[in-house]
Amino acid sequence: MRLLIKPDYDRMSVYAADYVINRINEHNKRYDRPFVLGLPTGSSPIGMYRELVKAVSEGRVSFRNVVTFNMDEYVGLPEEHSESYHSFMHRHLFDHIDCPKENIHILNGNADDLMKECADYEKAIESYGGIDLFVGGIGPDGHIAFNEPYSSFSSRTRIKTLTKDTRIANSRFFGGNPDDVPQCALTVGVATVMDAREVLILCNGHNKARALYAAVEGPICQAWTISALQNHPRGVIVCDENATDELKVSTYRYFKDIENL
Ligand SMILES: N[C@@H]1[C@@H](O)[C@H](O)[C@@H](COP(=O)(O)O)O[C@@H]1O
Repeated sequence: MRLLIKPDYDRMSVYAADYVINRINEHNKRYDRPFVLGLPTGSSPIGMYRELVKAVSEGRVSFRNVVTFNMDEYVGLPEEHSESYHSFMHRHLFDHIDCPKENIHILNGNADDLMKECADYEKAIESYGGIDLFVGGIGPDGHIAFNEPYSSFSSRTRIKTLTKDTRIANSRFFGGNPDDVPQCALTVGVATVMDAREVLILCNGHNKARALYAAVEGPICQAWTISALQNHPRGVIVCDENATDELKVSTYRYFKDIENL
C-alpha cells in the first residue's frame, strides 16, 4: 500500500485528479477498449471532481472513452432528490464533462427487483473486463462504499442496511435528522472494489483519523472494511495532514520519506 500525505484538502484533490487523468491518458495511448473507472460520492471527492471538470474544459483529459461505475446509491430515494447519488454525480461531474450518457452506470435504488439490479451491475462490470481504477472514500467507521463494519470481504453488489453511525454522519445532507437518511442502500461489495486493477482512496479531515489508522496500521479485519486494501497489490491512499493524527510518528515519517525519494 502507498500512503501519500498532502498538506491540505485542495492539494489532496489535485493529486487525486491528476492521478485519474494520467491513468486515462496512458490507457488511451495503449488500448482501444474504454478505461473503466469506479467512482465515489461524499464530500471527500468533491474537490477531485472540481479539478477533473477543469481538466476537461482545458483539454487535458477527455471522458469520451471512459466507462464509469458508481459505488452505491440509497434505496427508495427518488433519483431527482437532491441528495440521491444520481443527483450528486450529475451536479459535481457528469453534467460538466464529455462522458457519453450510455457509459455512465449508477445503481438504481428504486428498481422493482433490487437483487436483480445488483446482480446485473456485477455482470455489467464484468462485461467491460472489470474496473481499471476504483476511486473511493472512507466513512468515519472505516467503511468503503456502503460496506458497513462486518461486511464480508468476499461481498458483491447487494443491499445493505446502514448503521446508526453512517445515518448520523450522512444526516448533514438531510437537514440534520438521521431518521431522514434512508435506511438501506445498494452498494458494490468489498470484493467488487478489491477486484479492480487499482484502488485509490481519498481520506481527509480529523474525523477520518481513526479510519486511516485502521486502514494503514490496524489488523486486516471486517470491523474496518477499508483494511481489506492492505491485501490489494495496487492500493493507494491519498490523505491530508489532519487525517494522519492517529498514525504512529514512525509510520507518518516512513511514508513521507519514501514520497520524497
Ligand atoms: N457511501 C458513502 C461512502 O462511499 C463515502 O466514502 C462515505 C464518506 O463520505 P464523506 O466523503 O462525505 O466523508 O460516505 C458515504 O457513506
